[in-house]
Amino acid sequence: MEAGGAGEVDHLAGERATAQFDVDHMKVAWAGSRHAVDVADRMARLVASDPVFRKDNRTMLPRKELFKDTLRKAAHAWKRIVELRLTEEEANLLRLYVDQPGYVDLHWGMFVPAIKGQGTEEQQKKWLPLAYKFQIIGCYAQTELGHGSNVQGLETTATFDPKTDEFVMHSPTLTSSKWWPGGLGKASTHAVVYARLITEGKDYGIHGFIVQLRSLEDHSPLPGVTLGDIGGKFGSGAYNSMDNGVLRFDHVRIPRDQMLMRLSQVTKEGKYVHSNVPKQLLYGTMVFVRQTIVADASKALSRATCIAVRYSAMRKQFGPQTGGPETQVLNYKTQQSRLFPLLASAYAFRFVGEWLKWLYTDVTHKLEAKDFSTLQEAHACTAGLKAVTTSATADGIEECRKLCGGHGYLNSSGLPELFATYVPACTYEGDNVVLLLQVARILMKTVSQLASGKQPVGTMAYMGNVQYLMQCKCGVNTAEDWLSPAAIREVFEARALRMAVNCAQNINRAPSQEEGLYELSPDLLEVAVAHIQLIIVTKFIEKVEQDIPGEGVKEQLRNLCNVYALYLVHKHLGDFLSTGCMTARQGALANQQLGKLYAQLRPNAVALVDAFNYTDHYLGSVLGRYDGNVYPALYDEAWKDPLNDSPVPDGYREHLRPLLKQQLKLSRL
Ligand SMILES: CC/C=C\C/C=C\C/C=C\C/C=C\C=C\C(=O)SCCNC(=O)CCNC(=O)[C@H](O)C(C)(C)COP(=O)(O)OP(=O)(O)OC[C@H]1O[C@@H](n2cnc3c(N)ncnc32)[C@H](O)[C@@H]1OP(=O)(O)O
Ligand SMILES: Cc1cc2nc3c(=O)[nH]c(=O)nc-3n(C[C@H](O)[C@H](O)[C@H](O)COP(=O)(O)OP(=O)(O)OC[C@H]3O[C@@H](n4cnc5c(N)ncnc54)[C@H](O)[C@@H]3O)c2cc1C
Repeated sequence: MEAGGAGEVDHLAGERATAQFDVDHMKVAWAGSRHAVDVADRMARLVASDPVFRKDNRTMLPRKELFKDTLRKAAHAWKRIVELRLTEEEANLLRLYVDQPGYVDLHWGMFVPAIKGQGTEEQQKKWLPLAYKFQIIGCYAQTELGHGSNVQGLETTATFDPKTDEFVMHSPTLTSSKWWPGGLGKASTHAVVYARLITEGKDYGIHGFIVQLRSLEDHSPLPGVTLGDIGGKFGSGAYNSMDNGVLRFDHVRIPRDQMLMRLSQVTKEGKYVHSNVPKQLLYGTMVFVRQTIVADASKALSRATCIAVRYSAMRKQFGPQTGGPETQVLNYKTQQSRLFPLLASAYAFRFVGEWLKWLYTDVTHKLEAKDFSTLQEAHACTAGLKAVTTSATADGIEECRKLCGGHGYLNSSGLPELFATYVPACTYEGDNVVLLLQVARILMKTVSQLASGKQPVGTMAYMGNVQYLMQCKCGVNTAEDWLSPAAIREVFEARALRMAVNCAQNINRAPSQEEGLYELSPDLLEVAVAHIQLIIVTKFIEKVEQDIPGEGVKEQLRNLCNVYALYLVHKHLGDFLSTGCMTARQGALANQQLGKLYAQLRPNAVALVDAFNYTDHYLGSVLGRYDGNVYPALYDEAWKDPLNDSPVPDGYREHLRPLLKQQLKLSRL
């Protein structure tokens, strides 16, 4: 059943009637524009109405069948994209709503962007049309068995042979085996492979190469190429639809022009030439994908909260001591204090993701004009926001599972699979700890430059206000004072800066900078988190300050923004107190205000998740059904399990019957 379909009984109608805002306009605020709502709606319904895209049986499929099902869906999606002449925007949305991780994600999400970002115009002309028409399938082969985070430590070699004008790709050790790339195991014909470039006997470090892996005739691995899947992964269904792979090269030769040569080149004679650009541009594809991962965090968290809010509104437990109907669990203050901050976070991540997309586009234009000044800002924001939003989302999905009680643990709730599919986001595209340490290093550098009068820019500009922020006192006197965006912004800025400065001072006391960074790395993580949370809060405040049409929409977003900010104050109160940014009393007032905000949010909760405009197909959850008619659906779903195919289970004759007979004999003794 789909959102708002005709002829349904809406068990959540009462909840929808209490909304104090125009849901249709909130859909626009969430999606970004009326056009975005319409096109997403069209694509979601197209997928939901196509039986090939059915996914309710996914967690019951053995891996081989699941993988074949993924191939079938990908091929069918492509067929529909071509038949319907979908635009790039429509095609991306269609793939999103198919909602099954597979090789196409890496083909479009990493292989194509790597060639676009690191290939010369000539290379793009040659390879992109093949990729766009799916005449080749590509993946992104960077991580190895021995090294993932430490990219400079990769071991695969690409040694130039001037005699044949070729590179020789080789995996010299077991640990140099490529390990993890999605789509590599079974589907890809090509890969962008990252390897150490060796020419004229010198190692020039990591570079990208386009390598054909499989025959375009019969898909068998090419000579010298060993390929396979790395095995089953966490959870049922989930990321097991993806063929994460292993790859080894035994002296495989590729033409010289398959080195991605936009940033550096090797001449026919074997001379290495590096263009006058920062080396870090090699990491450009990762920066691009980290930015998309932030947008995806809001999608995953909004799905989980949509399920938990709708279910909490229909689920009833206990009741007043005086008798009468049982209480909707959503009315319990504890349920609200666990769930509403997650709902607010989903909105916060949506808006910061929107801003990050803008930043990424802006930086890309600057890079094209050879202005590299904002590269560090792009790295810090994408790395930090990727880390903070994915960690909070993974934790949030698990919390939503618990918020749904026992039924949340059933696969049919959709939450176990959502969690299992989502949780590797904390690891891929950069382990979150490793990424936060990158942010912290940049913050430490910025603090050290303050003394020389260098003014920080972009999201670090607030650090330039060091004199004021190091000594300012929070002016909050009443709970309502916490509704002031200026007050919120100031305490978040003061907390982030004071933590950074304190940490920098502690590092300076260490025998060396390196030792200090090493010893204080747990503190550095917290410094980075404080800075990134400031960015999220600031971008939410800025969003709410914009013109937002629709009755009550702005008010709801303001509430959500305040919930997000004050929830963080409550959660990290230790930071705010220990840095002297506020008093314990002000902390208590923040919590008091938070309780009031939850009460204001309560009548709007179901409508706020309706604004995500998700179909029941995309949600994939019996508990999150739009109509709230959960119990019959749960009951029906149970009977679909293959274990219920027969009333007497397989194995009864061999293992249950003899046992039961033996007990019978014993009892007769
Ligand atoms: C699939 C896509 C489709 C849709 C997306 C949606 C969902 C995703 C779905 C599935 C996931 C599928 C695929 C997953 C793919 C992968 O995981 S690919 C592999 C990703 N690997 C990593 O992320 C590795 C993490 N490691 C690194 O990034 C780096 O090695 C490092 C940790 C940053 C350290 O690098 P290095 O040792 O070289 O650097 P430092 O010495 O620490 O720093 C040197 C200077 O460079 C600056 N720097 C570092 N990185 C960047 C960057 N990316 N951009 C710009 N600048 C960078 C750093 O700040 C230092 O600067 P300096 O101090 O001024 O010298
Ligand atoms: C589902 C999935 C899909 C993937 N897809 C791809 C793909 O398509 N292509 C590809 O190339 N790769 C892919 N990867 C690999 C992924 O990018 C790496 O796993 C990731 O970058 C983490 O690296 P690692 O595995 O080496 O972790 P490690 O670095 O070994 O991390 C292990 C632990 O060490 C800690 N640690 C590491 N370094 C430091 C440090 N300097 N300071 C403090 N702590 C540290 C980490 O925090 C972590 O706790 C994928 C991974 C997964 C799980």
